[in-house]
Amino acid sequence: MLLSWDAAAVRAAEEPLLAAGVPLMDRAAFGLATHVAHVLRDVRGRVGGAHVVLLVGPGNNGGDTLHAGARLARRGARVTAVLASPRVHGDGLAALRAAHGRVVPAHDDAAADALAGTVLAADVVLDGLLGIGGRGGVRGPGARLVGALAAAAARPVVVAVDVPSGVGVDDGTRTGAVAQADVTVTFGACKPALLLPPAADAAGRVEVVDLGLDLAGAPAVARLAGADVAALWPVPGRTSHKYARGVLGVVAGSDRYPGAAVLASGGALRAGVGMVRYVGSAGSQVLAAHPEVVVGEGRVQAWVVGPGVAPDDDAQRARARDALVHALAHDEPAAVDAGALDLLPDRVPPHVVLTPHAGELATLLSARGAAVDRADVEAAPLAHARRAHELTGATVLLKGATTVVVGAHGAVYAQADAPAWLATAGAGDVLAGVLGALLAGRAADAVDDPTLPAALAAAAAAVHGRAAHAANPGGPVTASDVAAAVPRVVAGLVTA
Ligand SMILES: NC(=O)C1=CN([C@@H]2O[C@H](COP(=O)(O)OP(=O)(O)OC[C@H]3O[C@@H](n4cnc5c(N)ncnc54)[C@H](OP(=O)(O)O)[C@@H]3O)[C@@H](O)[C@H]2O)[C@@H](O)CC1
Ligand SMILES: Nc1ncnc2c1ncn2[C@@H]1O[C@H](COP(=O)(O)OP(=O)(O)O)[C@@H](O)[C@H]1O
Ligand SMILES: [K+]
Repeated sequence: MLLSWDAAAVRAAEEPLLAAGVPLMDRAAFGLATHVAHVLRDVRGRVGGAHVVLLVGPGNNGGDTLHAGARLARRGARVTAVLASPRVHGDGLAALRAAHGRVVPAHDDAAADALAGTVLAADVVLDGLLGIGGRGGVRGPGARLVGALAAAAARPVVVAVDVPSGVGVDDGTRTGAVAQADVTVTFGACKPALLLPPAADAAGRVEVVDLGLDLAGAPAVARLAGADVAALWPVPGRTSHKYARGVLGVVAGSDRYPGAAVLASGGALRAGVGMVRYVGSAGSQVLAAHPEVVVGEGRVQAWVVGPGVAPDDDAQRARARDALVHALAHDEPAAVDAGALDLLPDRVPPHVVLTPHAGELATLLSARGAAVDRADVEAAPLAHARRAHELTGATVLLKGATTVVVGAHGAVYAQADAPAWLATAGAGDVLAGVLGALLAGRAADAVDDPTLPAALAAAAAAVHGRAAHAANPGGPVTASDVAAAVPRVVAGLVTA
C-alpha cells in the first residue's frame, strides 16, 4: 500500500527531529542529489560535465535544492542556480557558492524571461520553487520560468523537489502553470498531491527519501497495491456455497440501455459473486449473455442499482427506488450508479457506495445546493468527492483516469491502475458489477466496518483498471473485454 501524509503531519513529524538537531535538510539534499545523479547517468552517461539548472524559491524547498546542487557541483556537474526570489536559503546558497556553482538572480519577470533559454538548455532542471509551504500557484518570476518549461516543445528532464511547485499539496489541485516532472523526489513521506488528480499527473515517477520520520497517525490518501487487493477479496473457503459467497441483486438496464444490465451482471459474475439476481426489463438480454443469472426478485446480500436505468423509464426507476428502500431497511450494501444517483434519500450509511463520473457528481452536488459543474469536479476531485460524502453519508467512488474514493472516518484512496483505453462506453457498468460482487461477498463486514466499503471500492477500481490492461496490453478494449479479463486478474492477485 502506498500511503501519503499531508503537509501538517509531515511538519509535525519533522519537529521533534529538528529540535533534537537531526540534519533533515542534509538527508533530503543527499537523497535528492543521489536521485539526480542517477537521472544524469541515464541521460548523459555521467554526472561530470552535465549541466544542472536549479530553480530556487524562497523557502526550505529552495534550500534542499541548493544543497543538492552543491553536492552535484562537487561531483563535477556544471550547476546554475536561478534565484526566483531576492531572499533564498542562506546556508544553501553559501554551500553552492563554495562548490563553485553559478548563481544568477531572476528577481523580476524580464530577468526570468532572459534566463528561459538557459533553463531549457540544461540536461536536468530541479524544480525547487515551492514545497509543502507553497500556497496556490507559483507567483512572480518563478511562474515565468515554469511557464517557459511548460510551453517548450523540447524540454530538459525535470526533477521536482518534494512536489511539483504550485500544486495543492494536500488536495491535489493545481493552479497556473506547473512544470511537468519526470521524477519527483519527495522527503519523509509521499504527499497527497503525488497520488491525487490532477496534481499527480505532473509528478512523474515518485521516489521517497527516508528521513526517519515517525508518521504514526492516519495517512491522508492511500493507494492499494496488488497484495492489498488480494487481502480484501472474498475468496471462497473449501466448503463455501453460492449463498455464503454472496448473492447480488442487479437493478440495471432499460429499454434504451439494455447493454448496461448485461455488463453490470457480467462484471459481478466475473469478479466471483455467488449468484446474480437480475431485476428489470432486460432479462432476456442478460440471460442470452449470461445464462447463469437468475431473473427476478429474491433474497440478496447486496445490490447494484442504476447502470443504464434511463431517466424516462418509470417502471425501471420504480424498481431501482424499491431496491434502495429495501437495501436501506435491511442493512444491505449497495453500489448506486448512473440512473439511480438521483433516487437517493437525503442521508445513507457508508455501505451505500456511489459511483459517479465527474459529470454525474456535479449533477448530484448541484441537486443538493452546491452549484458546481463538471470542470469544477475535475479541477478538485478530492474536495468534491469529500463534499458528496459529507452531504449524503455515502462512500463516494469518483471515476476518472485516477479514481478517487472517499469513505467514512477520513478514508481516502486514489487508484491509478487503468490505461486510458478504459475510457469506453459501458466500462462504468462493469465496474459497478465488480464492486457489487465485493459488497455481496463481504456484506456483513461492510456494514460492521464503516471504512471497509471505501477499501472495497478502491479494490474494485484496481481490478477493473488492471483488467483493462490485461485484456489487451497497450491497445483498445471494449467494456465486454474488460469484464472477460477480470477473472484472470483476480486469480493473479489472490494466488500471488
Ligand atoms: N524543515 C526542514 O528542515 C526540512 C524541510 N524540507 C523542505 O522544506 C520544504 C518546506 O519548506 P518551507 O516551509 O520553507 O516552504 P517552501 O515550500 O519552501 O516555500 C515557502 C516559501 O514560499 C513562499 N510562497 C508560498 N506560496 C508561494 C507562491 N504561491 N508563490 C511564490 N512564493 C510562495 C512563502 O512566502 P510567504 O507565503 O511566507 O510570504 C515562503 O517564503 C519542504 O517541501 C521540503 O522541500 C526538507 O528538506 C526536510 C527538512
Ligand atoms: N483517461 C482514463 N484513463 C483510465 N481510465 C479512465 C479514463 N477515463 C475514464 N476512465 C475509467 O473508465 C470508466 C468509465 O466509466 P463511465 O464514465 O461510467 O462510463 P459508462 O457510463 O459508459 O460505463 C471508469 O471506470 C473510469 O474510471
Ligand atoms: K518543488
